[in-house]
Amino acid sequence: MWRGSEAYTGAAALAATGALRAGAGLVTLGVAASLLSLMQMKLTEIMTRPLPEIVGGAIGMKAVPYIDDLAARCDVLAIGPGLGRAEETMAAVREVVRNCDKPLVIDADGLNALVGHTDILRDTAALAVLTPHPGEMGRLFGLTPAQVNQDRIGVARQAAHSWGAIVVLKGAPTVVAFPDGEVYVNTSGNAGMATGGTGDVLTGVIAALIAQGLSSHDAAIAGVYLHGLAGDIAARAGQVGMAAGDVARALPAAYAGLLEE
Ligand SMILES: NC(=O)C1=CN([C@@H]2O[C@H](COP(=O)(O)OP(=O)(O)OC[C@H]3O[C@@H](n4cnc5c(N)ncnc54)[C@H](OP(=O)(O)O)[C@@H]3O)[C@@H](O)[C@H]2O)[C@@H](O)CC1
Ligand SMILES: Nc1ncnc2c1ncn2[C@@H]1O[C@H](COP(=O)(O)OP(=O)(O)O)[C@@H](O)[C@H]1O
Repeated sequence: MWRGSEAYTGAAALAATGALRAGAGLVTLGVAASLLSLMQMKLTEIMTRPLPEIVGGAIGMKAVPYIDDLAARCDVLAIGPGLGRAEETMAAVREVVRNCDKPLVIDADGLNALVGHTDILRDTAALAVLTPHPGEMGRLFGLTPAQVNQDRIGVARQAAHSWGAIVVLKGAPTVVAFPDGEVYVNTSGNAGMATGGTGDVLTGVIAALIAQGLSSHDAAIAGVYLHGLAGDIAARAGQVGMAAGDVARALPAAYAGLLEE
């Protein structure tokens, strides 16, 4: 997992925690060197790896060999939550995606780095799961969030087909689309999940399922459902005031419930 900017340390922590709570054995967070102590204080069970930075906790091209090395030793690489949008960070994301031959999960600013560069997804050896919200999807596709929401299934399908990637278009309901036209509409989840950071948790969940041996195809479908189920369990205490951390904490119960079904 790789993150950067000092403005969004919560996003990285939530993605890493989502991975851990969805069953990942070992999670390593690549983090700008100046933010290392802070992240170590926040996350006891997550391993951290310092990365060279440009400024303000943002990561640039010098970090690429370190991330490539980490990726080579992992089952899956998740990129994006909390990275920030510095120009050099965006270029570094593209270089890592180009170099990667492991399954990828790309979210948030990782998606912003692909605006105008989605051809990379076809060139790389890695099969990518992209998890845009309607704002990110709109930026990638030249649409407004409202236009995306007018035809969620159609837009997700078209994106998956033209990018050669698995597309998880988040929202109510979340749509999972595949390059061959296959499409799933998720049934779990609730409005209490419309709060900052729940999408970051989902990134970790999908990555964790891939790490446990699911194909990217199955991990995208099951991960979205599991994440929504955890949201439904968290909502038993009330949807108002529900927070992303509550969804992450409910993941073990959701996972156990799924195994029983
Ligand atoms: N605790 C932390 O550290 C957290 C840090 N985070 C990190 O913050 C960074 C920036 O990410 P971000 O998603 O906040 O901003 P951005 O990409 O500009 O998107 C906003 C645009 O998209 C639209 N839009 C969004 N959702 C929509 C929807 N459901 N339906 C429709 N439209 C929707 C929205 O539209 P509007 O609401 O304005 O109409 C606006 O246009 C990123 O690194 C992320 O990881 C967050 O994960 C939170 C927790
Ligand atoms: N009404 C709803 N029903 C089901 N799921 C929802 C609802 N509202 C939001 N969600 C889910 O919450 C998550 C929000 O993620 P995202 O938009 O990326 O927010 P953030 O970037 O703040 O984490 C997505 O998985 C989305 O599907």
